[in-house]
Amino acid sequence: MTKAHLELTGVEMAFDTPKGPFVALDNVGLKIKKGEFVSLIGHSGCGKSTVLNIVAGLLQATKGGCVLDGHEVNSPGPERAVVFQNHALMPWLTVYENVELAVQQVFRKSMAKQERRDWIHHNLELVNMAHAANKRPGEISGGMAQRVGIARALAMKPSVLLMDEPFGALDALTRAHLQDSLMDIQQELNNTVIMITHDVDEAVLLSDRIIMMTNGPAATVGEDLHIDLPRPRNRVTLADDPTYVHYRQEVLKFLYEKQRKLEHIAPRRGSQPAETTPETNSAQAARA
Ligand SMILES: Nc1ncnc2c1ncn2[C@@H]1O[C@H](COP(=O)(O)OP(=O)(O)OP(=O)(O)O)[C@@H](O)[C@H]1O
Repeated sequence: MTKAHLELTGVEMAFDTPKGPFVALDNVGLKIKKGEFVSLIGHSGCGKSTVLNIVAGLLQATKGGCVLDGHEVNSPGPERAVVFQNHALMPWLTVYENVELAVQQVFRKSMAKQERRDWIHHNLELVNMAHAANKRPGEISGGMAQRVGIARALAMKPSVLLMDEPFGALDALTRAHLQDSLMDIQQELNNTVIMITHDVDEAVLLSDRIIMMTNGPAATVGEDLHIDLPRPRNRVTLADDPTYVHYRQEVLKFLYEKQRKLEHIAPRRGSQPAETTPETNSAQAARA
């Protein structure tokens, strides 16, 4: 068997709270191969960001831990780039300078000045943002800023790309465009990707595996679904593909039958049930 590129073993995460320790994660185990695209899905508050932050080295597990290429992860590192939902660009720097900042941090010693310049442009071109290199974040749209965030992460040549709902705040068309770009880039670079999403279609379309997490507290890996669909993937043709539909249903079943959030389903006094019903719009139901 090939050695795991990234491995989480027996991860427990307990947060100190005024009411005592709150166990968010319990015994989370996960082995990820180099170049795998893995999505984490689960109801709000189940611990997805906590898992990602442990892999990023931003949080230290209470028990167990994360090993990347044989080295224990206990602090952030440039080989694990993080893309957040709100892209977190420096507002006073141009698009070019935002990417430059990351490139300087990683390659100041190993790349000559001109080589760094070309590399920054190459990454902006990858996400179709070279034309806006001299603009500031306030002068570009949310989708464009998110593309810069992705370029900045990729420019660090990370072996692992960690994405926390990277497209969550975008409109549907921009999201679809960025999902397609991400699939192309990942095919080309073979980065390992761990992405948190609430969108079932996004998870099935992009992933090699979908890790479905149980509800917290003490959340863990509930199911590990392998998405065996050939690449490159096309969202239009896949929409009617029986295998795609099957995977989609497996995830929906997990979220809405096996891990149904009871407090969302119980009708509140004097109000309608808050949970979606089978009659509701399927696009709505697909947003966990
Ligand atoms: N620093 C903290 N102190 C106390 N509790 C925390 C802390 N960080 C997270 N938690 C709790 O741990 C649980 C998991 O949080 P986490 O943010 O990982 O969930 P999530 O699945 O990413 O949620 P969402 O989908 O809403 O972003 C939640 O109950 C949260 O309230």
